[in-house]
Amino acid sequence: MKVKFTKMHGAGNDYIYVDTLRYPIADPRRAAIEWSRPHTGIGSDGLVLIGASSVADFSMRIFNADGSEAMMCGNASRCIGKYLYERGLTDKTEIRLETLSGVKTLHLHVSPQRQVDAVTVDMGVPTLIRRVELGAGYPFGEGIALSMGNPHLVIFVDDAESVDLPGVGPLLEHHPLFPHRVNVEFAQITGDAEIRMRVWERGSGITQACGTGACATAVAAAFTHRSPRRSAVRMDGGTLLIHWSEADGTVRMTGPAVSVFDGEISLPG
Ligand SMILES: N[C@H](CCC[C@H](N)C(=O)O)C(=O)O
Repeated sequence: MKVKFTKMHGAGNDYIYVDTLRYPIADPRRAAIEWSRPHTGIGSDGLVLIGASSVADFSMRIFNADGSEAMMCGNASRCIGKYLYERGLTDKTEIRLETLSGVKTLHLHVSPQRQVDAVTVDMGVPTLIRRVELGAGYPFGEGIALSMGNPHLVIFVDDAESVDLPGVGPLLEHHPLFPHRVNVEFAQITGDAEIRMRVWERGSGITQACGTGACATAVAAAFTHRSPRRSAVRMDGGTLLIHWSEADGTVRMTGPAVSVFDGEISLPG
């Protein structure tokens, strides 16, 4: 059976998107693994399933390239907003999206030509913000851990470019402090409200950007008084604007969403 998909990216963090209202995926874990492969598959950071919801307008599920399912994906949520509006699945410019870490609200920025090139997402309230000691045997002494619905470890460094991501990423992704593994961000303060960040994602490795990771980075920087509560997080694939609201504690993330191509592929097996 052939499945139609759309390849999209948010600041270079690229996923395969399938509308499961039309193309149900029985084994998304296996599909994510096989389709994410660069040479024998489509090539992506993972697989995103768009579906129905009984509590919101639509739902999303996100599977990393290793097949692990995540609670939330910031870059994908913006792309879903673009997908739903531009393909006529909704005419709303404020969309409620059910995720495994609760219902998120997408605010679409629509051009006069009815194109959605940017979206602001209410990412919810960060929780479990804490300083952690990484202990002996690790290349860094401490970091700020927190949850954006999914787990993050933010490590502040003097020079983000010099971090050996392939060398230290896997080690920290599997740190015993995080029984479900963790997404690891390396952050360098580059200005009053500017942060350079590189990421090793749980289940996908190095990605060009991480939406929840950018939120975690901005929150950790504000929490440690390294930056104000509004900041720009510059990653390899692009920059996201983050605001950790003083009023209600919600994190709002604004950034791009790009549709690359449509295709079709056979289900695995
Ligand atoms: N690797 C993440 C899921 C994708 C999150 C990221 N791509 C984003 O944009 O938030 C995890 O396992 O929690």
